[in-house]
Amino acid sequence: MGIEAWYMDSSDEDQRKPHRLNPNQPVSLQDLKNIGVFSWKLNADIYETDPELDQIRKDHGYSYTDIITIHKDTLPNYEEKLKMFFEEHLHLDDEIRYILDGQAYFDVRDKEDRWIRIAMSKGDLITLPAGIYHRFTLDETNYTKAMRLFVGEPVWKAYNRPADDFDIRHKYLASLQGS
Ligand SMILES: CSCCC(=O)/C(O)=C/O
Ligand SMILES: [Fe+2]
Repeated sequence: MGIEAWYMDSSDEDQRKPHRLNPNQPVSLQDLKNIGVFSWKLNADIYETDPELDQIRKDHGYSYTDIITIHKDTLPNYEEKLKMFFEEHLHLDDEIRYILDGQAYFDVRDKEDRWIRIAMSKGDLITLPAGIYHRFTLDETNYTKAMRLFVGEPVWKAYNRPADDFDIRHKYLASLQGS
C-alpha cells in the first residue's frame, strides 16, 4: 500500500486525530514528489538484513542509523519531546524516517502553505527535504518505532518557524519553481 496523504482541516482538536477535510481531499504521491517528499514501502520485518534498505542507504549515502521508540514508557521526556516534534520547524538537512512498527503522522506544508497530513505505518520510509516546514505527531494509537537515517554525523537541530532567512529555506523554495 504505502503512505496515504490528505489536506488537513483547520480544527484545534486533538492533534492525534486524522483531521481530514469533509469530503476528504487526497494528496497523491506525485503531489508529494513535487514538493520534494519521497517515500518507499519496505518489509520492516526484515529491516536488519533487508537488501532493498541497504540499496537505498547506498544510493543516498545514509551512513548513520538509529532507532527511536516513541511511547510514554520508553521515550525520556515523552510529553516535552512530542510537543517539540509538533512545533512547525525545518532542518538544515533532509529528514529520513523509516517506520518499523506502529504508526504516526508527518505534516508538511505545500506550495500554498497548506498543511498536508501524511499517514505513516509499518514499512513506510519517507524523506523530507531540508528546508521544508513540517511537524510530527503520534496518532491515536500513541506508539511508533522508527529508524532515523542520516548522511554522516546526525544533526537533530530543529529551527521553529519563522526560519525564512536560512539559505536552505531559499534553496528549497527555489527547487519548487517549475515543479
Ligand atoms: C519519528 S522521529 C521523531 C520526529 C522527528 O525527529 C522530527 O524531526 C520531526 O519533524
Ligand atoms: Fe523534523
